[in-house]
Amino acid sequence: MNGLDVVIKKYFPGRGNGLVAAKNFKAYAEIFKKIPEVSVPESDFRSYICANCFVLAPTTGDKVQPASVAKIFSCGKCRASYYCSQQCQLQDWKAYHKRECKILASLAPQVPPSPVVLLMRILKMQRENRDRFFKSMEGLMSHIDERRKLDDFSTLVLMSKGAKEYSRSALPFDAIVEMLCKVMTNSATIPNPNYDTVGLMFDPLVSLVNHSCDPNAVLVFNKNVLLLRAVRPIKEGEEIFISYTDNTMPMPERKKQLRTLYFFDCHCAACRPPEVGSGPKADPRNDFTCPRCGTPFQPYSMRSAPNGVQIYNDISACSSCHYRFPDAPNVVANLEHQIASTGVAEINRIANDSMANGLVSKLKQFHKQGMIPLHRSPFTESLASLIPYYMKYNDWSTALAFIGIQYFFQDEMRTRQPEFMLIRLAHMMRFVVILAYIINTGPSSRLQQCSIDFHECLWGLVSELERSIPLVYGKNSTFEAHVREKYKNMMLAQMGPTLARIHMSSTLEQLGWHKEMDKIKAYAMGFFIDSDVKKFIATDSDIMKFIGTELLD
Ligand SMILES: C[S@@+](CC[C@H](N)C(=O)[O-])C[C@H]1O[C@@H](n2cnc3c(N)ncnc32)[C@H](O)[C@@H]1O
Repeated sequence: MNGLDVVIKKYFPGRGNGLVAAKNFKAYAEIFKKIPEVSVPESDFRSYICANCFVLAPTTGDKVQPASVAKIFSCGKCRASYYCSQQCQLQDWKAYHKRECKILASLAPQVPPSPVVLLMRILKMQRENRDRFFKSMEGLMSHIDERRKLDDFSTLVLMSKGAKEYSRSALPFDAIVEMLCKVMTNSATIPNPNYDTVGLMFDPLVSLVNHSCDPNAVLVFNKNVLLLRAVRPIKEGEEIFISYTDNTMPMPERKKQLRTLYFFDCHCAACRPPEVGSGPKADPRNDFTCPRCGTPFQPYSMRSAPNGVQIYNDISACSSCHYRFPDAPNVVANLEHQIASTGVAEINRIANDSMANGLVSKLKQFHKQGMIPLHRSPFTESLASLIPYYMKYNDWSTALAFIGIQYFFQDEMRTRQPEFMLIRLAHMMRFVVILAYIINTGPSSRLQQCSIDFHECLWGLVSELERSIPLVYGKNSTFEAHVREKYKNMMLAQMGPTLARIHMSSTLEQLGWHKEMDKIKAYAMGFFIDSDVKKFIATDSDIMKFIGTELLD
């Protein structure tokens, strides 16, 4: 399970070392699986996962919990590390906890940030002379020179001081700071099925995988085992890439994140400016659209001013129908400015309905204007904030309208491999919860007019989840078990045995699932554009108008 026989380390000018495939991999094939050298729970999630095997315990986010989730208990001394069994507690005690327990107890109720705990463990391995591990760390990038110039470098110095003190490492301080910089550059977050970051892991082999915004592989976790999986065929000798960011974001946002967190400019095919005349389907993640004819236009053709500053080329009219855009000449800069001022970040701190309503009306206004596609920011981030808000306050009908937009008009369109968009699976689970609550509490009068069979929709979504999860996580993952217990049992209980039996013996086509889901799609569209639900029929051309751009090939 060490992965070394199927990948080869290779140097690539401009991006350093990377991993290439040592054999052909089919789409969806496992490239390798391994337990990372070091992994630690994220401070906020310590009481929700086993610190040794990372099995999930109930989280408080959703109100519906599986019947049999792992029962975890805390270490009696520090009360900061949790375990699912005495065996896990013993293993962790021997491996790390006997040295960390006193430190964690003395800091309680605070817990050091996860990179510090990770570094403490690495320093401990160094004290134990784990030469192989340290050799593999030697050549990794730290970007220490770039980090020194940043305001928050002093925080890294403080964190290194803490780690040195706690681990009693004899390494020179500068070496420890550099090691922390390596941890920051090379560690990966561990998400749970709801896509919360529950842990941080570091593994010198996995660290070698470089980034692409159109990756050929994805990194997933099943408890404490990481799995590198091909998302399309990879030929022997081809470099393996994962995405370090949410690769469904538009290019400037991806670029900004990669520069800030990883200190490089991405030049992958998805980041290169489109060739002149490359046609309207270049990359829907980036495009704005002509409000008159719907032709996408690339806002990111940049040119360098004489002082070296990158500026947008003026885009004043649609290349297809020659409609002059409002606010020309620099329509893109104007739109970016409007996007930045929607106050999307504020929504995370929503205190009342008027803020939520304010954001929704701003989004509707943007949509009416017709230049920003729905699957682009600010729509994506706004819905990500609004949906939990409406769920929290039990406004399930509004939550359904927005999860419908997210599911039908954003997630499906933002990536070439929607089934490998891990956050889409988390969104589907949320969709299931919203449907379950609507079944329990009854639909609003507006929703009643749509005569949707909610049981049907619920059944199909859970079936889709069951089909998608093994594609990504492999068979018998904890994620699959989680869905089976939490969602399937909930669904079966809601349907009762007779209805459940009918559903189990039919395909989704036979049941007419897609037709029912189309009703939710129409409801979501109608809700968003304030159309009369009764009259509203979502034809293909309505949908195209609503989306504002063309689908991916
Ligand atoms: C996790 S490491 C990947 C391994 C790294 N190439 C090495 O030699 O150690 C991340 C760093 O690799 C570099 N990198 C990764 N993907 C890149 C890309 N597509 N283009 C340029 N540099 C990249 C960046 O410097 C980034 O901070």
